[in-house]
Amino acid sequence: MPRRRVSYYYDPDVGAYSYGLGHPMKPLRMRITHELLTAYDMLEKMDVLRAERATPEAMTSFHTDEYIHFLARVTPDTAEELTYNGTRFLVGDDNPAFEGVFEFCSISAGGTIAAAKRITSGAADISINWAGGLHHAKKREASGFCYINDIVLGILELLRTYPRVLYIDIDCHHGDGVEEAFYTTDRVMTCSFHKFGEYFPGTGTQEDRGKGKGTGYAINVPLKDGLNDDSLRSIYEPVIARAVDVFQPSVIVLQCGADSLAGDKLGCFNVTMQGHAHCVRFVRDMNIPFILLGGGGYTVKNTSRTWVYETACALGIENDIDLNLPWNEFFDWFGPRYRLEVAENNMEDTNLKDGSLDRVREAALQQISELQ
Ligand SMILES: CN1CC(C(=O)N[C@@H](CCCCCC(O)(O)c2ccon2)c2nc(-c3ccccc3F)c[nH]2)C1
Ligand SMILES: [Ca+2]
Ligand SMILES: [Zn+2]
Repeated sequence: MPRRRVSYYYDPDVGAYSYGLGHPMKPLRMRITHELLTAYDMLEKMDVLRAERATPEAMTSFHTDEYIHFLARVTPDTAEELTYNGTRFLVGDDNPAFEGVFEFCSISAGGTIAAAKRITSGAADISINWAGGLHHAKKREASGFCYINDIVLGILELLRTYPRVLYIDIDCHHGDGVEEAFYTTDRVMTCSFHKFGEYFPGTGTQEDRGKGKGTGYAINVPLKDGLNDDSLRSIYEPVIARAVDVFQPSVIVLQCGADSLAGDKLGCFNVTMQGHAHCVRFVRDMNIPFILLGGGGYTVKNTSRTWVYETACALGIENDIDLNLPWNEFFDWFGPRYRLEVAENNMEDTNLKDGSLDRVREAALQQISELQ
């Protein structure tokens, strides 16, 4: 197994931000991941970097000036007034104006922009930013716990050097913000696997394929409850292989949202850590430079376990690490087995009923083939 040059972005402040009581998004998970990577002695195998925080100017290469000007100044006390009673910029309970929200976003976006620059400079084969992957953020407003779309900003950075970027999204939710941003171009192929049907954000049907020059370059793989490892692999591998073969991307961006794992608080799939990580290994083994990003993931202990294991996959050492967790500051989070594993449960895989998985796979493969 060739060893790859891995750059890992982390800001020690990121774990201190909170979306507020009762909110499922926990920035602490990035700190737990970092402590576990430290305990596994993985940091010494990577370039560990702290990115410059993204400036408001950098953010306006995608977002509107008005939205960024708002986000840079909103506080819990001024939110009601500045959002016109929750009707603009931050809508609903999903996207609170929490303390330090703009700093949190500048750390997340700064990491992904730096990760992209690290790849285009040729200094790394793989860049990692577990604080990134906030795929729902829109040009002029927050959505689904995402305020600044670091992924769009990172892909715009990659497009300054590369002709074609493949975006893959294995978060349980549809990567709508990224798909929308690149919907009319053939330079970015977006490919999202997600639960579709009575589930946020509601978009991501297979009928949505792109527009104008972008027609055919938005791939949607809508899935049902209970998706297991075999089902995921049986659709992910052929679709990604065909996408890479036809589109010939210069670089890949992989959003590794961990809410597609079995037992996730907001998710509805039955994928194990091994099944989730196989998606990373499949991209790794293509020997195309890529960026690994975070995303959703609400059962925090399993999110951290999986991102640690996927970091090991990037390093090519996943077969050498001890699955008995090393002592770390958050050790008691991992009881009672204290293992590096996320097991499946007994959910039925409803994707296997009436051949829907086969039809979805065929439609996606046909769509990609038509681009040739
Ligand atoms: C008005 N309707 C209610 C809204 C709605 O159902 N929103 C989804 C949002 C789920 C966001 C998922 C984010 C993500 O995992 O995809 C992600 C986050 C970062 O990168 N990716 C949701 N909010 C919650 C939620 C929000 C606040 C408090 C408790 C909750 F359960 C759960 N699921 C719409
Ligand atoms: Ca997805
Ligand atoms: Zn999600």
